Amino acid sequence: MRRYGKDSDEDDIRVRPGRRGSRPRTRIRPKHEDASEGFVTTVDRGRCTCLVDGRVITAMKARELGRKSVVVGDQVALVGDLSGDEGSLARIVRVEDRDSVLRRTADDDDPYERVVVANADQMAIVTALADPEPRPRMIDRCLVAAYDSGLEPLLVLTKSDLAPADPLLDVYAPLGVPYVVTTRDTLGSGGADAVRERLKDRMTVFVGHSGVGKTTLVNALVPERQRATGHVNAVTGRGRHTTTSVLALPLSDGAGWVIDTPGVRSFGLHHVDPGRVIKAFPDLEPGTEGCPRACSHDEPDCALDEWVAQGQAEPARLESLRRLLASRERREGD
Ligand SMILES: Nc1nc2c(ncn2[C@@H]2O[C@H](COP(=O)(O)OP(=O)(O)OP(=O)(O)O)[C@@H](O)[C@H]2O)c(=O)[nH]1
Ligand SMILES: [Zn+2]
Repeated sequence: MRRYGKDSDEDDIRVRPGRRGSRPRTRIRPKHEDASEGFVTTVDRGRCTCLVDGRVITAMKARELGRKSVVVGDQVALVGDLSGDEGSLARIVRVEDRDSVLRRTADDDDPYERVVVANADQMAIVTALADPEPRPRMIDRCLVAAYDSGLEPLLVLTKSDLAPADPLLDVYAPLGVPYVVTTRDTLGSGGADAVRERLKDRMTVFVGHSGVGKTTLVNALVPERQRATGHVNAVTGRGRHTTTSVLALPLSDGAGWVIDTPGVRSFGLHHVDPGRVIKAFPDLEPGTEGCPRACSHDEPDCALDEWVAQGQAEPARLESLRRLLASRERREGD
């Protein structure tokens, strides 16, 4: 047994060559049975903030993880200094299997799609009813990303003091997306409860473009967060300098997580398979059996037209499905 430096966790075992000459080395993965479980709340320039037994600690990826990414929402195993003391640094030696991943579009000069959040189970799509005007196409793209990732969508319609919610709700009624309607002036006095109720025991990613009132809403849901500006926050370990990265915030009653995604403006959808999106349409899915192979579900031979003509599903459902699938095409302004 040979060790490669004190930072290495990989014991490299050389297996005695067999009759046919050298056999490949067997890498024994360390078990790290003494590792502690943690939950990643932020990642900032390679430093991860993790919650371990209620302590906020800073950690970095162990070399053995190679290129595997560690993202907000990950459940990880940690070793090393887990004291959380000033200047202490632990090592993440394992990333547990993820229940879900949400990807965003890469920056223009970056050919890869990046995982933004792991293990979320709900996506709150925050849209103002006015100022700025709702952007249904943006909502559609968020819905596609949610369905593709297996997250349940929730529409959060803000600024209801400025415009009624009905016209927008009518558009989304065929999809059966749950929704809550909010207004700033009541958020502090019970108005946030309807939202909180939806977040209970869930890990919810909040998405929404600039100006829709997402910050106002998240601050009402997680009042501790406001203290994060100015000095390092005791709950999140985050200081003012990192206000543009994804951040998991615990709801004050300990039941659920809010994941804020500042700066995440759009999602990478070109990898999205219609076959996965249609899983969110159990009334339409069986109708695709008669479809040609790799059907886009928006072509002349698509069997869904016949399925709907037979009365097996509502025409509005098929229309909504097709609108969502079409929103995958990137357009200016997305
Ligand atoms: N009329 C009205 N204004 C609101 C409401 N909610 C938020 N606002 C205002 O809308 C503006 C934008 O709110 P923010 O919470 O900063 O919005 P945001 O989505 O976080 O936007 P960025 O900070 O730009 O990402 C602020 O001036 C808020 O006071 C509301 O319910 N009604
Ligand atoms: Zn089809």
